[in-house]
Amino acid sequence: MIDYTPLYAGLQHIPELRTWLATLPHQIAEGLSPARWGDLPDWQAVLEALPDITPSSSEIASEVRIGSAGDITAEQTAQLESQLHRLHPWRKGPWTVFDTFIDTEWRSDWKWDRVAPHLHDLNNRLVLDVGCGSGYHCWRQFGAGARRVIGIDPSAKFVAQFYALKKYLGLDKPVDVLPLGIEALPDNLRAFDTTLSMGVLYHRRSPLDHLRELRETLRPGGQLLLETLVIDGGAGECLVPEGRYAKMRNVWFFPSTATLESWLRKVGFTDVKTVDLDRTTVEEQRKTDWMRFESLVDFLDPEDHSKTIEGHPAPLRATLTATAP
Ligand SMILES: Nc1ncnc2c1ncn2[C@@H]1O[C@H](C[S@+](CC[C@H]([NH3+])C(=O)[O-])CC(=O)[O-])[C@@H](O)[C@H]1O
Repeated sequence: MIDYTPLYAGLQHIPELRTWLATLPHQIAEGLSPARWGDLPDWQAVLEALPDITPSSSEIASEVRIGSAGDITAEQTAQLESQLHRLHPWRKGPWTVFDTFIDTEWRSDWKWDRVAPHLHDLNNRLVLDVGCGSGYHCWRQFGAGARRVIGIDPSAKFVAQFYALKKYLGLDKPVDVLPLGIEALPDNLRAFDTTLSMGVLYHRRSPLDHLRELRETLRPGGQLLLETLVIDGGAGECLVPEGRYAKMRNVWFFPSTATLESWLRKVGFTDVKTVDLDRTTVEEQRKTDWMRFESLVDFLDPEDHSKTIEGHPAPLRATLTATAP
């Protein structure tokens, strides 16, 4: 469905990643297997039916904007929109694609504006984005100068969304999204200059193992940027909801920032800092034409937005940075 040969050719030139090539094609085939994803043939059909259009120019540094309205006919716009809608729900963005604005559930650009000032200069860096979804932030990382960006996400639909848009952003660009979870990465890669894990830790049953796996992706001195849901509270405090949190089932640990900082130090990171704290608003995460399911407003107590519908503290997201040993 997706041609990863340019990625494989690129990885040949990165000694720390070259050995991964022995297993990676097989892992990708498994991650995109129709046995696992029954709708995969539909997504493949979308990728094949997208109209061929060459954008006059694109922007990825300040936003993601592909081409302009003048590059496309009305008929092609209709074709493009109907195909992209078949990849619903579009969660992370927004994306301007010629004459079409993909108004995603999340204003991922707002998150980028919060985290980007805390990243070491990405110029010429090798970057890993763990749990990157459809790769919105991968493009922004590349726009900030990264030499290559690898995003990983186990959801094949998000991978299909990424390659639908990469068709127009440039199939030759060293930015890829692989259909893998972090547990699929080889141990002790020690390859990346910068690793980001945003919105993933609370989905991991063993958060300290997640932090250790993140550490192992980084070269000594490399930077981790970790963003996750936290609670207000002191050292040692952590919420482990017995049932759902904001209607999400697969959630485990919501530490205080002091607890999270201590976990990072415990697995060997240094220079651990909490650099941002932000309460998610219903303006940042909401239902749109491109994401028609429930969204944050439906996950909060209708009488009191400081609580989730289950009575837990409403989503508070912390960004931390740390250096790998
Ligand atoms: N084991 C795993 N390994 C890697 N990814 C995983 C795993 N399990 C789930 N995911 C993926 O992690 C992503 C979490 S969303 C954050 C997106 C982006 N980072 C954002 O910050 O906007 C959460 C949010 O909405 O904040 C999803 O795309 C999952 O498929």
